[in-house]
Amino acid sequence: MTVICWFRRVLRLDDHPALVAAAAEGPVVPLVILDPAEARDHPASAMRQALSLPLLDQALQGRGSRLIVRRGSPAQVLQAMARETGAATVHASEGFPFASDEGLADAVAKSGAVLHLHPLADLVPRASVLTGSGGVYKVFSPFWKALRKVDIAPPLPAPKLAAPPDWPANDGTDWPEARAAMNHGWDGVARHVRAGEDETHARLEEFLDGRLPDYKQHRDFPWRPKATTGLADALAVGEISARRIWARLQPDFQSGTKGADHFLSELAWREFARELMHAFPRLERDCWREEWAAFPWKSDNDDAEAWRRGQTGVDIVDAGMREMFATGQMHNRVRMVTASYLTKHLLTDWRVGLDWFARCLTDWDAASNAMNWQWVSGCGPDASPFFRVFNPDGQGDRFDGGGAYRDHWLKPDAPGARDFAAAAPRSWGIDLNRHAVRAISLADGRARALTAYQQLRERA
Ligand SMILES: Cc1cc2nc3c(=O)[nH]c(=O)nc-3n(C[C@H](O)[C@H](O)[C@H](O)COP(=O)(O)OP(=O)(O)OC[C@H]3O[C@@H](n4cnc5c(N)ncnc54)[C@H](O)[C@@H]3O)c2cc1C
Repeated sequence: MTVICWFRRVLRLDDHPALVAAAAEGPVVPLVILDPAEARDHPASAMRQALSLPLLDQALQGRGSRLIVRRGSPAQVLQAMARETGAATVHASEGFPFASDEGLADAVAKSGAVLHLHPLADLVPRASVLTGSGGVYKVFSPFWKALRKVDIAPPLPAPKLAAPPDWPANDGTDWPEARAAMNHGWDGVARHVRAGEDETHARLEEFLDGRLPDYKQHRDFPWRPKATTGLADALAVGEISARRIWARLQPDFQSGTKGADHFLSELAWREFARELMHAFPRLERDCWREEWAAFPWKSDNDDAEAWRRGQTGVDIVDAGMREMFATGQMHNRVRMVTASYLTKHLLTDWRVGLDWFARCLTDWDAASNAMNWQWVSGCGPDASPFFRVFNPDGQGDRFDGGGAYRDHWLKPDAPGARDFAAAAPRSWGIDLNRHAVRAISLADGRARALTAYQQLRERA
């Protein structure tokens, strides 16, 4: 009997537990649902998924199958698809950490079918790496130490797929709501995307072909070409599994190749974020440390708007914000600096920044985004201490010494600045020749942040 496999954010054939389970039951209808609400809240991430779909369809066709795409809310589409195909079973991955599964099983049951949810192929099942007393690790180092000792399950090979007797109707891979939400930024951002499962594996191989040994030394420099893998967007839309990357790195890890240990520890940060969010589902909205609820962060404000538009007058911050708007990506070091500037110098609530990143990043990942924002702003479990305020000018000089990164995004004739101006909405009135005036000096911003922190400590 026909079975539905809803791909969700697992846009691959390799190491796909839901697909393996579906294929073992009978002919599979591979399904993707384009949800207008998702496109509205996370347009760059939706766009990133949309770019992957034609390639997923190609890969399926290469195996005698094809991709069926439907637009609408997941519960309604699943119900309709189960009825149309007569499928008794729907297999899918769990929505965590991106989406809720609430109501889905009931919707499917109304069509007489059963929904089976499978865990994502992360390194470990959630809540399986715990402290001696059975709690979640709140500090990364001991978590990493424990994770290294665990046997990580091997990735699953892509299954053989049988086609159903009839294919249901297909809405096609265009996602108009995502296109509308991206406005005229779509084409510019799309130029920076390397989509598809094959392409992702090729990217990993390129990285392993000589760049791994320098990973630790080079990864903090935003203008170092290809110092990092650039795989976060592929992981976020599921073109590759963390388990597959882990398995591929094992020969280097076991033989002590320089860089391998550090690289896998970064992958472990992604896992750590998931553990934290699983234990504390409100990680995107509430401070992990309760006392921080009283911190006097400002809600959204004009300075935050200038931050979003890359118009703060602080070069490394503006460069980073422009990079993210024009390409859907931002270098990790620059993410830390821009986030620190917003939450400390501009004393603005970390959730204002989190929401903007969640709209603009092609690698948006609910858990990684939330953990890192809480880390930078000091309210997370294993957070950078609030009193360590990054000096953005100093960070720029240290990690972009020659200024090439900043010039690329700020000099009026530079390609990056022009791409940014082309992507920005007209209402922003971007004038590349105008250098914005800082809302507050770095010294005053730092002093204001530290005073607020001191008051919080006195109240606690
Ligand atoms: C404020 C802020 C927000 C962030 N938001 C996101 C987000 O929405 N999605 C996201 O994937 N990453 C996020 N990060 C983490 C990090 O910036 C990106 O994962 C990294 O830039 C990806 O580049 P890469 O793939 O070349 O990484 P590489 O250096 O090649 O690392 C390999 C993989 O390890 C993981 N990783 C590396 N660093 C981190 C980290 N600090 N936290 C979690 N995982 C990590 C990623 O999956 C990455 O692809 C955020 C960081 C900050 C400071």
